[in-house]
Amino acid sequence: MTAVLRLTNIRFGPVSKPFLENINLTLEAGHFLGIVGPNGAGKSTLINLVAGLIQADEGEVELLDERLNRSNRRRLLQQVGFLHQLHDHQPRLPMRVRDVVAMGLPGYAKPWQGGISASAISEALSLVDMEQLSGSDFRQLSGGQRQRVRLARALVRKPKLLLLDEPSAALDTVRQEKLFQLLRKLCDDTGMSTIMVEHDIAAISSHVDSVACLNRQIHHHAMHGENIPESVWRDMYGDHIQIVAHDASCIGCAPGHHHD
Ligand SMILES: Nc1ncnc2c1ncn2[C@@H]1O[C@H](COP(=O)(O)OP(=O)(O)OP(=O)(O)O)[C@@H](O)[C@H]1O
Repeated sequence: MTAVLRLTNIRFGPVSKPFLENINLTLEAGHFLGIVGPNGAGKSTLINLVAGLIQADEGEVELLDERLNRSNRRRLLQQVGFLHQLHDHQPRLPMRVRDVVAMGLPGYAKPWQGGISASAISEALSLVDMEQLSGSDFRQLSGGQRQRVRLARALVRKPKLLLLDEPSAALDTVRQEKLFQLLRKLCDDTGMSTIMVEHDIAAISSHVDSVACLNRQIHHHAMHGENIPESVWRDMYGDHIQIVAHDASCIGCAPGHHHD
């Protein structure tokens, strides 16, 4: 099966104190991967590396079986959709929702060459239940609505790989669950692969195929339904955490008491 993404021995940051090290990961078509880890663990850094925004200091990034380099970068990254961690910057001027989504199309920068497909925009907006607000001013939407429009912008190019950095941050519980269900369905129906950074493992565990526990390195890569050992949580979050059972196949952690 084609590997959509292969990371081999990635290091990012100084050798003496890397932000990421020994990262090895292979993602096949249709795989939905969750990444969890404490603040500052390197989750966004890893996503930015795959999105081609930063370059590894050591190791290889392969997308769709090609090693990412300067000459193929633009072509390969057209196959990648990216929803950044939420920085809710607003456009200065009025901008219609459908124009925000159009920015995700590869032809957006050169509209005179065509490539802006109204049907692709409507399809992406309907996936996130926002088609009815297609003509509205993006700035007048709620934070959660704007986040769904950004998701449509990441989906509009029908990416082979979708990268999401805490996509549920602005969403209510029902919308969060709908988002995870939508991503699961897209992975199953279209073969799109997804990497999603999220803090709440209990919320994602029933939807994803696997969870990578990251803190500078991948401490554990758990397949669906596999219990993550307590030692992994303690390695990642420190000894002063309390292990909480959610159900038989998923345990998480909560702040514990510090006794010194
Ligand atoms: N280019 C860089 N220069 C200096 N420090 C960097 C650089 N890139 C990443 N870091 C550091 O790497 C660490 C990981 O940051 P990152 O934003 O990836 O963490 P995160 O797991 O996404 O955190 P959060 O859950 O808080 O969003 C941080 O301490 C950050 O300051």
